Formats: sequence, C-alpha cells, structure tokens
Amino acid sequence: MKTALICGISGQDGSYLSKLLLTKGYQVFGGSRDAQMTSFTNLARLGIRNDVQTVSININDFRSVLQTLLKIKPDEVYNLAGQSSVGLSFEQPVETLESISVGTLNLLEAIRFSNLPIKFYNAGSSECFGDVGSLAADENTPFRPRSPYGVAKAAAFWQVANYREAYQLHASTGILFNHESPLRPERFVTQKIVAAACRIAKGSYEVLTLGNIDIARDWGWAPEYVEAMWLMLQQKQVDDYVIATGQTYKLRDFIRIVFESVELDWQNHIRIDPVLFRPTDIAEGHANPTKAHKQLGWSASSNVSDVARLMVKAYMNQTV
Ligand SMILES: C[C@H]1O[C@H](OP(=O)(O)OP(=O)(O)OC[C@H]2O[C@@H](n3cnc4c(=O)[nH]c(N)nc43)[C@H](O)[C@@H]2O)[C@@H](O)[C@@H](O)C1=O
Repeated sequence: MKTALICGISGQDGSYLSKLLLTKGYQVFGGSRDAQMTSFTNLARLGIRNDVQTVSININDFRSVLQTLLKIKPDEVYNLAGQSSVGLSFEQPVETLESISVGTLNLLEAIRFSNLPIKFYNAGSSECFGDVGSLAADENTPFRPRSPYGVAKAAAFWQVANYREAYQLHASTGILFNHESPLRPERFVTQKIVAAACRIAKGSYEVLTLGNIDIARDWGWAPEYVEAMWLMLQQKQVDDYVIATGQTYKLRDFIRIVFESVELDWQNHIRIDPVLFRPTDIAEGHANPTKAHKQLGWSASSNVSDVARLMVKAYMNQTV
C-alpha cells in the first residue's frame, strides 16, 4: 500500500486528490496547519473525513516538515498548501510569498535532507505566465507574473526545477489553469456568481457586484485536474506540465451560462464596481495542454458549460 502526504488537505484540490488516492488504495495523510482546530468540511462533503488521517504540519516551519516526513515516510508528497487567492495576494504579499515559496523550499529541503525516496508534486499556476495575449501558453512560455501570487508561484516553480536538477529529486510542478468545483469558496469568481445566481433564483433581491468581467480564462473541472497531479508522479521521466482544457471563455460567458441555467437574465442582476478591479490583472489566459495529453495521456473532459452547470446543480441541491 502506498502512502501519500497531502499538504493543504482542507482545500478544494486536497479534498478531491484525497478521494482519488483513496480509490487507488493509498493510505492518505492530510496535512493542515492545526489539524485539531480545522473542521475539514470539504473532506466531510466528499464523505471521506474518516478515511484520511489528518496531521498538523506548518510548511513554513522546517522542523515540523522534517519531523512529519520522518514519521510518515510517505511515497508521495503533494504540496497544495499556501495562500491560494490572487486577489488576496495584493493585500497580503508577504504571507503569500512566505507560504508559497518558503513553504515549497522547506518541503524540498526536508525531502533532500531526509534521504527518503519521496516523489514530490508542486502546485504551480498559470498566474506565472502573466499577460501573454492570445498566445496559448505551454511549458516553454516565459514567466512574467502580474501578481504577488504569480511571483511567489514562479519562485516555487524554479525552486522545484533546481532541486530536480541539482539533487535528482523526483519533483514536478503542474502549471494548472483555473479549475473549479462546488468546493470552491465564494472568494473565487465562479462560485461567487453561482451562489448569487442560485440565491436570486430562490427569491433573494440581492445584486451581484463584480469587478472586471471582460477578462477571459481557461476554466476546467477540478476533480479531473487532480488525476493529472497523480499521473505526474507515476512517470519515469520527471517533468513539469501545463494542465488546462485548451479553451478560453470570457467571464461574461460564464455569467450568462450560470444565469441561463437558473432561467434568469444576468444583465438584470449584476453591477460592476471598479473597487473590485485588481491593481494588475491578466486580461486573457490561453493554454496549450498538448504535452500533458501526449505524455500523461491526460486531457480535460468537461468544458466551461459543464463546469457552470455542475456547480449550479450542486449549489441548488445543497441549499434546498
Ligand atoms: C490559476 C489561478 O486561478 C485562480 O486565480 P484567479 O484567476 O485569480 O481566480 P478568481 O476566480 O479569483 O478570478 C478570476 C478572474 O475574475 C476576475 N473577477 C471579476 N470580478 C471578480 C470578483 O468579484 N471576484 C473575484 N475573485 N474575481 C473577479 C478577476 O479579476 C480575475 O481576472 C486561483 O485558483 C489561483 O490559485 C490560481 O492559481
């Protein structure tokens, strides 16, 4: 039986990845900063709260990381921890940089120091590319991040690449484009829209206030993306991969699809507030996930309409 340690177990990806690894017969340890004080509601929603052994680990504390690795001796470590909101990173740049870059470095250094044959997955991000216009970014596209979050993820990406070359670690970064699910908090725009549209459909008189709705993104379905994470660690040839659907849509389109699926006209229910615009943003995100398709045999099955409808369905069922 293989053992996996997932750092950042309480988030969307940590929960779906746990479920996937459990179905593959893994023993799953889930790391969280203070496991005794965390409610792990996402694990509970997926019905796997009692199947995951939770442990307290602060990846910003080298001692805590090393001790956890020596105790659990995992075959695979997944780093999904750290501040995950691009918007919040403008308000908390130091916490963002520390939790992402220093946290990743601590994990790499502890793996190296422990001498254990651990395979390491690092959660990278398309935010690293910045604004590349209509160019579909792949693994060779240079990074030019436009947010503290993107800068931190870029630093972590190069740390992983350096440890792979310098110390022959089996360490990969998945450069994931936006991926959504019912486990997304409302801090992210897709769930903010879904939640508001569903509440309005049920009689709420609220107005949905948004920032820049002219942006465009490649939105995929999170449960499919965790499969790509696992596949990366099963490869003999260690590498980094862009994970995305390969299709880009305007946020306006996502809003329209969501409101249409609850039989409302979106134009009657939203307001734009420039306060919600980011100091710098990415106008369009385009991806070329060909390498993942060719080498991992992975490709996205759900498109943006599937994502929107599945999220609406889940929200409606949950609150009925
Ligand atoms: C790949 C990347 O994907 C995610 O980061 P994100 O793209 O920043 O996601 P988001 O849902 O916060 O914003 C998407 C876009 O939507 C615009 N937008 C308009 N109005 C609102 C609004 O009201 N709220 C929010 N949050 N965004 C808004 C906002 O300005 C931005 O252009 C994370 O998973 C991250 O961890 C990650 O790695």
